Amino acid sequence: MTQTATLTRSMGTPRMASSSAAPLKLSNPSLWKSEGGFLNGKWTSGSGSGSFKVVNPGNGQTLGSLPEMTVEDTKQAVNHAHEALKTWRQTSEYERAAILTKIFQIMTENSEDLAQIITAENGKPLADARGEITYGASYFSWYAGEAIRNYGDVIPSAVKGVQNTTIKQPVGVCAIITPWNFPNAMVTRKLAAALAAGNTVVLKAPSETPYSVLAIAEIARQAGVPDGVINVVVTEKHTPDVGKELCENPLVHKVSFTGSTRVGKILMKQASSTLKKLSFELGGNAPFIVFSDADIEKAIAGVIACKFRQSGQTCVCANRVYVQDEIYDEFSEKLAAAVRKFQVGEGNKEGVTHGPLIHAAAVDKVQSHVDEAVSKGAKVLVGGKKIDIPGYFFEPTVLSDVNDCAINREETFGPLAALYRFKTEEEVIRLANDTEVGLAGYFFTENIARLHRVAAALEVGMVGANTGAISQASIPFGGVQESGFGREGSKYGLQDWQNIKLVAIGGLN
Ligand SMILES: NC(=O)c1ccc[n+]([C@@H]2O[C@H](COP(=O)([O-])OP(=O)(O)OC[C@H]3O[C@@H](n4cnc5c(N)ncnc54)[C@H](O)[C@@H]3O)[C@@H](O)[C@H]2O)c1
Ligand SMILES: O=CCCC(=O)O
Repeated sequence: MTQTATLTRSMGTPRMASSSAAPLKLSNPSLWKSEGGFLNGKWTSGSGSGSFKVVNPGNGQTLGSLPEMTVEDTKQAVNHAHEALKTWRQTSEYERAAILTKIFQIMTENSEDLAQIITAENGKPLADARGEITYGASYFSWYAGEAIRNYGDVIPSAVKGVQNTTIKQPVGVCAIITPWNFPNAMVTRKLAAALAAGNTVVLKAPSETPYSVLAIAEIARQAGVPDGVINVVVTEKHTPDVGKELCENPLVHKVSFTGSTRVGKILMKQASSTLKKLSFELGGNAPFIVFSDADIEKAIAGVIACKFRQSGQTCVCANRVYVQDEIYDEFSEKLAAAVRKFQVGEGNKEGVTHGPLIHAAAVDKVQSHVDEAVSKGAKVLVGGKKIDIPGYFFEPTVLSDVNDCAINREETFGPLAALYRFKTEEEVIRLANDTEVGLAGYFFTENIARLHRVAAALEVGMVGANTGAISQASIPFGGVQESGFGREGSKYGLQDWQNIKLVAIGGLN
């Protein structure tokens, strides 16, 4: 691939944004966008100065650099979205469904390239990246279907001669802020619903994985999404200021955020100034309970799928694994043996099952959780140390006999399975719920009465009973308590992007 230096013009300031046109061997190089952000249908480096590097966490090398866009660019993006809303909101549900279907088709046709981009900037193994594209694209086909089932109501009236009806309308300009751990699917889960409902959007891409977001914008452009309906701002340095602008700009009517609880709290405060509609998908601290009546082999497969997905960097990953006394020793030995078989390495290498963490700070956090737990009596059954090779790697780790420590309270967001011993159902429900967050919870049991009891008792938004994998477009994804609010995906997801309007029609008698 040839190196190019692209002259981009934005807001009157010509600037050199120098990066490789496509450092990956993509079949469709048009999906590698190196100019910068996307405003009103045009690629732009924005009005700022300087650039930020995007690093491949699997080898520590710079993948590319993108220009730092600014608050001024964000204001422009909002203005474009506001203008575009006037016509986009008037399109019919059938027209929007056709465009979403087209996006689904183009994403599917380009799935291998999109997966390569994810693996390069996020590090996950290619097989997982391919799975993410299938999952991410499925939100477009799902919401193409939901768009054309955008029913209103006719509501019985207490007053003669009045008919109460409701219609559902777009919220308006929506800000979308997403994390790096699922660079594609965290965007599509929001974007597909936003567009289906007739909104226009400004996306603030994560600085770790912006290329996946830019590729989605390019695909949407190719699918016929009109200029200004989708705008993308890229920045690292100005992230807090850009976030503040999105939360405070009066032309923005909704902020949809996926990320940490810490940042969610900042955004909620900022958005209170203009009372925006909010949907927050925040951090978790999922309990994973294995009762002595569980099928142990299935429970081990479940915990591996759940805990070690994306090397533990998934919001719905198990963080605390509670195993009942009678099966504890057998379970922990078998889990450790299974984890020893993982192949850790760069995501694009054949045979690799688990990739790197996103950056050095993530590795340090896992190490600190391990060290603290060990200092309080935990035993390392496998792993326990960072791996000293280029990139950001940590050994897949299983700790047994974990006591009260930071893991109980904070998500590790890394490949660390912390095993706790429990005796009774009552005790484990109390331990599982002893946290401020409530995103997902899992348990394995072959007892049907217990299955219903425990599912009802866990204080979370999503329960996996006898499964460690819950995510798909058709389910209502979201949490309770400090894991946020709102639901994405499913038949409920569209309404988070809509206002319900009453139309009471009088004089009918
Ligand atoms: N509930 C869910 O669906 C879900 C899904 C994925 C990740 N997460 C959570 O996300 C976290 C990991 O992702 P992360 O480290 O990228 O989270 P993060 O909160 O640091 O960042 C998320 C996004 O917010 C941006 N951001 C950071 N500070 C900001 C600010 N002051 N104003 C505006 N935007 C800001 C980042 O650039 C990124 O785009 C974990 O806590 C994980 O559980 C939750
Ligand atoms: O990281 C959180 C989201 C992953 C998922 O949608 O399953």
